[in-house]
Amino acid sequence: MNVLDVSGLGIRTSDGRALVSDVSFSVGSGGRLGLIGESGSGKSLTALAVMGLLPPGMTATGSVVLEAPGLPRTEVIGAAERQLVGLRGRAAAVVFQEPLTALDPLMRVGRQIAEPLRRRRGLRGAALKRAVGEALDQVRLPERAARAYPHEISGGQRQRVAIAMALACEPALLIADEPTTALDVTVQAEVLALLDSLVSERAMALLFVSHDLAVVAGATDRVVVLKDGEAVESGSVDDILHAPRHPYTRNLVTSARHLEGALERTIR
Ligand SMILES: Nc1ncnc2c1ncn2[C@@H]1O[C@H](COP(=O)(O)OP(=O)(O)OP(=O)(O)O)[C@@H](O)[C@H]1O
Repeated sequence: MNVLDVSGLGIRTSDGRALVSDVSFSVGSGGRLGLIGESGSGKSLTALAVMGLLPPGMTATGSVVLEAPGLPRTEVIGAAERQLVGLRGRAAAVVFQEPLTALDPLMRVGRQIAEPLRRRRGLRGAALKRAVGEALDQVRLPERAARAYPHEISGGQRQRVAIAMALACEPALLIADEPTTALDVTVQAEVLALLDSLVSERAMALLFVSHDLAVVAGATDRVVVLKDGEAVESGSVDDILHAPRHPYTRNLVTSARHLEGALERTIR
């Protein structure tokens, strides 16, 4: 079953400027798809369109269908906000680049994780407290992290909290939009490994958005390459890395290899 089917997606500004044109892809249950492209290529807007969260004034055309167990198959484009609220968190949830955008600076971490659990799963009292503890444990944070405010924990820990919140309603699809770009390199690797194991354990579908080919290649098995709002190439990670067809993809691969080569020379 496809959890997400995007077909002929177009996104325009209110003055008619096309930002994304005719983008199509799908992600099956347990599948992992990467959206890659340089800054401004339309990756984030595509991810936001999937959630029905485009900025005001922008319009989407084409089709974005979400289908998750226990929920009605829904065409997101043109859906009423009421319908989308029911889907967000459960059919699909997002982890953004900057965890602070997802977190309330004035609320303790535990309460923030409790909120979706209370609202969507109807948990209260001791059951809610237990579920918060479990959610923290799943993202490898100690139970005492529940009492911290976001500014009292590190960037990597904050991203773990954002992941715990995204997973609280057991979404069928997790969208990770540059989830490690704001983190130190060593912390990046830990958060990527955590995402990898959580997605596998829950057989979730993953849509992973990044400008970093090496990161996308490690996190996904299929890739769509975006350039100026258009999909210029798509295929398995293996094909994209070893036999890129489009000159833009070849450039991405060459730059990633140069960087890798430079790093190896530095380490030696
Ligand atoms: N709110 C907005 N109003 C007008 N144009 C926008 C808005 N948000 C994004 N854009 C434009 O849409 C295009 C695609 O943006 P998008 O954020 O999807 O790119 P991206 O590939 O995710 O890049 P980045 O990695 O830098 O976020 C860019 O040209 C951007 O300037």
